[in-house]
Amino acid sequence: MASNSTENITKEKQFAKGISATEPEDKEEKKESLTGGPPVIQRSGSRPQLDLSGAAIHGNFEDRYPTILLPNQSDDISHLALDIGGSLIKLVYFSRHAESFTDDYRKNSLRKKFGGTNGNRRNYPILGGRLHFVKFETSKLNECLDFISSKQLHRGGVDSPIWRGNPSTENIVIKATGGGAFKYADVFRERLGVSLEKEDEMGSLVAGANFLLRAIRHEAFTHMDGQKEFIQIDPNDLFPYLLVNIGSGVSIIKVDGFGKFQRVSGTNVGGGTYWGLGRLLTKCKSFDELLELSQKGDNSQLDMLVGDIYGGLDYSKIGLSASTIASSFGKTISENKELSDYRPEDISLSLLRMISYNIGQISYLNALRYGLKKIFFGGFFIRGHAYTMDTISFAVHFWSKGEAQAMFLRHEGFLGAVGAFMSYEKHGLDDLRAHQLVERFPMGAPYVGGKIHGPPLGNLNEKISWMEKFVQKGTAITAPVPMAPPGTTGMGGFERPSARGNILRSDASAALNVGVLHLVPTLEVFPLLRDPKIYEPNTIDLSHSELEYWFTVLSEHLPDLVDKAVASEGGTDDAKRRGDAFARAFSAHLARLMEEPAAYGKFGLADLLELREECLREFQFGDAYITIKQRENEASLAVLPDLLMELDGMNEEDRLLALIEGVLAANIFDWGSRACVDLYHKGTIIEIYRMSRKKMQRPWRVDDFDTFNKKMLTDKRQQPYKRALLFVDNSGADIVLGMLPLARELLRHGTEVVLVANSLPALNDVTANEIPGIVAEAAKHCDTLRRAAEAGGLLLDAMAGIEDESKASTVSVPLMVVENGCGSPCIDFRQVSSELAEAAKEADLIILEGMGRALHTNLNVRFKCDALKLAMIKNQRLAEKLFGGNIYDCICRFEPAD
Ligand SMILES: Nc1ncnc2c1ncn2[C@@H]1O[C@H](COP(=O)(O)OP(=O)(O)OP(=O)(O)O)[C@@H](O)[C@H]1O
Ligand SMILES: CC(C)(CO)[C@@H](O)C(=O)NCCC(=O)O
Ligand SMILES: [Mn+2]
Repeated sequence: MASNSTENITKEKQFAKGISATEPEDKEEKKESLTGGPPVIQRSGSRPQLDLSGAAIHGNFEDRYPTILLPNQSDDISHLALDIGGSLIKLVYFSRHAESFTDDYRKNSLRKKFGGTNGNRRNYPILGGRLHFVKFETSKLNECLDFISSKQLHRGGVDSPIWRGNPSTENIVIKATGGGAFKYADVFRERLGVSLEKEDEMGSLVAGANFLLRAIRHEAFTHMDGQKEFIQIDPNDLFPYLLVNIGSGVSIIKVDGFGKFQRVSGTNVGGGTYWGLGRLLTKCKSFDELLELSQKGDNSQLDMLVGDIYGGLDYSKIGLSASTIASSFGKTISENKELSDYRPEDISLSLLRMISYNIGQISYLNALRYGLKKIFFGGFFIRGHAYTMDTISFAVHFWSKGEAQAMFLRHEGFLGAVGAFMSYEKHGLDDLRAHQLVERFPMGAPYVGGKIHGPPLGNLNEKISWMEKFVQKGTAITAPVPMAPPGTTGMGGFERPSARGNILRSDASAALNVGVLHLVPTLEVFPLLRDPKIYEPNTIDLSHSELEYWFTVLSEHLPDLVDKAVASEGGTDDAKRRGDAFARAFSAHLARLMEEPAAYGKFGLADLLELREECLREFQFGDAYITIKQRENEASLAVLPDLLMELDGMNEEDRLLALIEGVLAANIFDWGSRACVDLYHKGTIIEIYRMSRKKMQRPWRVDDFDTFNKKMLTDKRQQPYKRALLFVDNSGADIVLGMLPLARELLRHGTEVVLVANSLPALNDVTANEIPGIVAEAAKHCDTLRRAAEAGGLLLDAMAGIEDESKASTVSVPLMVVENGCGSPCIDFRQVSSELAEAAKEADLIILEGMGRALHTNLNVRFKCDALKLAMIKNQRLAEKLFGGNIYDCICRFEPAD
């Protein structure tokens, strides 16, 4: 049989269904189901509701993410909040990313099966969207107004249908905090025609901090001796804490609960002082320039040290080393020098150190005053700067003798703006949880050339041009590196940072430290996790050497991936340009991570692989492997009937073994593995599959088959499992010759089978909306599959051709398909789709298949029910590291629930 056959056009169409979201016919369906949708959707609780009646897809069918028109929505939903401080304006804005209304057949039948709602969550498509963070200098208010106006943020964004046809801004109210909400209210009214609704500044800081600390994973971190460590905050054990916001001035707030706080202190020696004095003393033109200077500075040129006073000796009796600063800038009194005799570098460092240390010390004293152990520092004075954070941490640690802990926030300067944003009750975002927020690091942030802001990179073209320019100018995002940590003496002394000639990371790349937050209200924690509190998806920590290894693997794989991606979009010039921009963007991310592994928060292999897929999506590659997937599906379906016949000739025990063996053998088709890609040049899919099967030799590297077999076959009268969730991996042989036959066997044992597949494409993984087409083809050769697929509501088209008679005899356990909520080769069980969470409730067996889902992630994770983890290891290093084995070893790990 020809393995690479592409002659069967109808089949190809069938397979292509999965990506048919871009086909007009599908969109028409969406429109229909939309207009026929529920009249008014009730929202829970006291939150005001969006009126979705008459909602319809608005705009071009060509749009990838068509906007949804809500003609009956009367509220002006604002999507923007501001914090206008003494130095900087901070903007938080929300861009809606309406969830698709894909009311397809599969979803409808699932809904029937699992009940009308998606669990107890809202089943209406609002609030999916993204939170963006942008800042401007307050002195450049006009640029900020231009930005808001160009993106129409005050009216819900350029694409917002809400204001279309209603150009009036009369009733628009934007939440704003900070002194500028008072000072500039008139300017906003005149320039944008909007009124600013003032939110209390301290209240906003606290609300922002409470939200971020509870909702964002790894928001907080410590920074000592140059080491960043992320802290997992227990949302139920957050209070009390001290919040120190270092803006122009410093506010010190004791926080006891939601809305329960008191500003207990403050200091006028803050960020404005550093920047203001620094500017006068050094003639620097920008804050970043001043900060960068400090890096090459030596503070002992200006600071009077204990050693200066004690003739080079320590004053050890009171714990002061000779290098301890006795008096900041004190040295200058005894020298007959002019300001111009001092190096700006040294001045900047002395100043930075003086102010940071002072703030750390005052904060500690206030923590002591109220018996608080946790101190969180925010405000843009910190600016992710290692020396600043180390100095503050040192002061807190030193004076509290290690009792109190200084922690920093990744969204440092945005606390007030986030708080103001959260005060829009009607957004209903206040109860968002970590599992509903996904952080991404797109390249299209409106930061250009190291400036604090740039033109909004609204469309793809601008984004691509930006990537092109970036590399042309040699100002790669990645060039700047973090500052070296300061040397400390351990006795309260502080030496200068060991100057390595590094430059401060430009604002453009610093902006990458805070991603865009995607809000996906439908995501849930997988209910079958045994211990969700300590769940960690990544099996191996991406330590520096590990990161280096993956950096090489992914870099080497890049040209091939770009080729595939470009080909998948017809190889046009436009596709080539996007492919090039994608490669640059992804390389820049990789290089950035190599410099600073913690740049994007805690980052595991799963995140790295997801980042690659996300970059592809950012440059609008819908499915880079589509052609390969279709070809492999076809080739595999062609041999499926023979395989099924062969299996049916076996006795039950041999058959189960052959099936597991088949899953493992077919898992060899992995376009993410270099070794395998090399292999594919050496034969057809079926040849490779046969070879792979032949090489299977038991015992496998991990071989729990016998235990699983026992569980499946002991009690013949009883069905071994009620419902199995099969987490499938790749297209082609993997799903068709591996997982489907296994599913069929389970169905024969009376077990309901739920095939769990990706929501979005990743490498050659099969996606949830591709599976019904594949099952329909397979069902042509197999009654069990056909009846189960019918029972599971998968076979719309196939059913039409079947005689009534056989329909009547359809009494079968169902075969269903759910999407997992991910678009990555790995799976993070803290964030899965609500349909998967719902399907999981009655499941008593989980089968995780493939390296991404069973090895890179979740290998050591225990579930509340029995779990079978199946994978072929297609990477020598991983085989050695995890199992002391070799490439192409197989893993069959069975973990009974108890
Ligand atoms: N690009 C920048 N331009 C100016 N200042 C910056 C910049 N980056 C960091 N900073 C520092 O951040 C400080 C401002 O921080 P932040 O935005 O948190 O305060 P603010 O809200 O403007 O001030 P306040 O809350 O006191 O009104 C500046 O005083 C300066 O020390
Ligand atoms: C005046 C504010 C609150 C404005 O954000 C801030 O700059 C600040 O807290 N300054 C310190 C004032 C003081 O407490 O001495
Ligand atoms: Mn402020």
